[in-house]
Amino acid sequence: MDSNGKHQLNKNKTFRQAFHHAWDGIIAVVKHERNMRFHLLATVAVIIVACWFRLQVWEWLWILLAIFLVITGEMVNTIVEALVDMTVGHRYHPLAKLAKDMAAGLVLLLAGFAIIVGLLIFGNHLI
Ligand SMILES: Nc1ncnc2c1ncn2[C@@H]1O[C@H](COP(=O)(O)OP(=O)(O)OP(=O)(O)O)[C@@H](O)[C@H]1O
Repeated sequence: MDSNGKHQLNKNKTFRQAFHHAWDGIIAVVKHERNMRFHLLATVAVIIVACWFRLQVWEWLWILLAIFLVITGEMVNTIVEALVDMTVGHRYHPLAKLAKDMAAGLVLLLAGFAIIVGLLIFGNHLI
């Protein structure tokens, strides 16, 4: 706890406490990141289509891998943005630009991977 006794600054003492903070992190990224809400909406759409096509287990595995990569990539992007903003605030810094652009590039690459997986698997079912 901090000096006000309101905020925790020491290490988690129980698994429950650690889980609670991890869950807070997931809720925060969904609340604050518009892109994450878009990814979640796309995830629901993909899962509905995947159920419709009655995918096989190996196909589900590729789809789930793509979904989790994009979502975790967006989380990493959000973490980088928060750390950069905390460090430089609203000042321009070339390294801040580099870090944020690279983190955004990571999400773009992972989204590209997800699109390729989707085209291969759903395309195969369509033809
Ligand atoms: N402090 C800074 N110094 C230099 N360039 C910055 C700085 N903050 C932002 N930028 C530039 O502005 C761009 C957009 O910044 P922002 O923080 O909105 O990230 P974003 O990737 O657009 O966010 P989101 O993922 O929410 O769309 C960055 O990719 C970077 O090029």
